[in-house]
Amino acid sequence: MTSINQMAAERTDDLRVLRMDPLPTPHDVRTELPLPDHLSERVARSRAAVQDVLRGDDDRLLVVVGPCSAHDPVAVVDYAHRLAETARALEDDLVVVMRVYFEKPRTTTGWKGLINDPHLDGSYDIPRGLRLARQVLLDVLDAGVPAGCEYLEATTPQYLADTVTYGAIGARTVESQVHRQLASGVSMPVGLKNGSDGNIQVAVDGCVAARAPQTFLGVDLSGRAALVETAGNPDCHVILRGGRAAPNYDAASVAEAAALLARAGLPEGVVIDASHGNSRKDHVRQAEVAREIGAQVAAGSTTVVGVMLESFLVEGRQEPAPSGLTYGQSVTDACMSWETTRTVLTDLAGSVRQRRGTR
Ligand SMILES: O=C[C@H](O)[C@H](O)COP(=O)(O)O
Ligand SMILES: C=C(OP(=O)(O)O)C(=O)O
Repeated sequence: MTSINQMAAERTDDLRVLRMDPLPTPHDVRTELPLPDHLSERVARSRAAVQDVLRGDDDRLLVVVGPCSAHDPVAVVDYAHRLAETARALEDDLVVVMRVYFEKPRTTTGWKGLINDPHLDGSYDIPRGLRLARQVLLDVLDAGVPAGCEYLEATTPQYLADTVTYGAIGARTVESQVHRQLASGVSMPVGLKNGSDGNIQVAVDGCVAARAPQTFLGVDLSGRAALVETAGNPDCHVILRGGRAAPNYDAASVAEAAALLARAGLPEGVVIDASHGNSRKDHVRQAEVAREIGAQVAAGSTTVVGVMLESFLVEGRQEPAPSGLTYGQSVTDACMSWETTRTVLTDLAGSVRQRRGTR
């Protein structure tokens, strides 16, 4: 590439690129860290269970719960073991997927997650981050709980997606064609969040685009640029996460979302995120929001098909740092403690049983 540049009279590119190193290919990373048969069966089974809930063929509630970001593999897998035990106890009422988020979209700047900066020190060891992320997903699955990830970089699904049960497109990227195309091709259900300003229509539009077949530029497993043609993803749905000005977990907002979905010819089921704009990032408020969502379910709402919760071992948050961190506490948004989470999950399971009684 440099030689092409040198032939030009005036250098016109790479004026601001300081570094460009090749990464291991998706094939390399998948070969080093293969998904064993017993875990691929777990992924397939859990995806089918989530699909059934989204399609109204299973009356349980989907719960996507776990840390805002996975910064410490040991604490994440510790959490996964605890969650697996609780999920088994509540499996008649809840389909539990653990949030295992490695890519953080930032409002401006900040730590962008374990893949981007696995040592949390600005060294941006992305090859290590990709391997670590895949290892964590395998360990979480092995602990007995399926995983959900937000997709941010267009190339990361090739490294990880075979291990993932639930995907999310965030509020900052839901209007991006690149992310909608990505959602149209991945093999698991994908939730698209309303915009960070609270606009629900952009998430509905995202679902329409991601449910449609798409053709676009991507990379293949060998890392080569590739023409990608997708079939469209019928399990794309809206996640209500509130907005800067107001929350949208209340029954009126849920009805508004259902009406927008119906107008677009889409199923009316929505997942509600109890965190972010719905809790104003206050983890104490998040448990209250979850209770109010549970009340809608208990009263018979079938539009609410799932809940998202931000939870870790220790409540609150801390600033990211390479060392000296409190074990099991979030380095991005504030999370509920494990103890509070167990209570919230038990209460949500009770709401599902009450909903059955209303039918
Ligand atoms: O979920 C995490 C955060 O809400 C998201 O990454 C944005 O965070 P920021 O506003 O602190 O950058
Ligand atoms: C970044 C997230 O949420 P949102 O896109 O709703 O801000 C998240 O769920 O981690």
